[in-house]
Amino acid sequence: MVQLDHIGIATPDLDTGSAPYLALGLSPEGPDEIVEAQGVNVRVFRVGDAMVELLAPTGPESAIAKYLEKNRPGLHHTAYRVDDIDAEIERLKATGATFLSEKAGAGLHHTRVIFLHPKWGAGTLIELCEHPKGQH
Ligand SMILES: CC[C@H](C(=O)O)C(=O)SCCNC(=O)CCNC(=O)[C@H](O)C(C)(C)COP(=O)(O)OP(=O)(O)OC[C@H]1O[C@@H](n2cnc3c(N)ncnc32)[C@H](O)[C@@H]1OP(=O)(O)O
Ligand SMILES: [Co+2]
Repeated sequence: MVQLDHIGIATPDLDTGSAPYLALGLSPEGPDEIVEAQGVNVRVFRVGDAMVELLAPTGPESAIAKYLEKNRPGLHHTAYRVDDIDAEIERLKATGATFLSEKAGAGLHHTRVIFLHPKWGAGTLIELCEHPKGQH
């Protein structure tokens, strides 16, 4: 079953990006985490069973840095939790879905993640993520 896992928000720096969520009464869940594979420094606010995932670039090569060169900060992607990401990739590939990588890679909190092309997502960058068994 697919569930909304998080919404990814691009921000030049985590403190600026955090302001509205703190004002809404949310608080960061755990310490900030750098995910080298994606070149991002991440701060998470849990909202019910989903999360707000703030993403700040760790350097010019980061996908978020490149995004911010062309777009204003704000909503960057939506992510959906799947039970078996490899099976979901094969299922979607059979329907003609276009992925941005061949296989799932390292995401936040020891997840495995993959991204679908924004054109397939009707304009939205969509991420699939699989949490380690028993964690979400
Ligand atoms: C810590 C990991 C964390 C997790 O949840 O575990 C993350 O979520 S990490 C998030 C950051 N990583 C990524 O976004 C990886 C996937 N992204 C990419 O591979 C690129 O950003 C890509 C391919 C989406 C865009 O690459 P690039 O910037 O080099 O290409 P363009 O700027 O030329 O864009 C091509 C085309 O796509 C549209 N686009 C780009 N970014 C987005 C977006 N975030 N949402 C919607 N559409 C997007 C862009 O407008 C271009 O469209 P076109 O019609 O061709 O002008
Ligand atoms: Co994400």
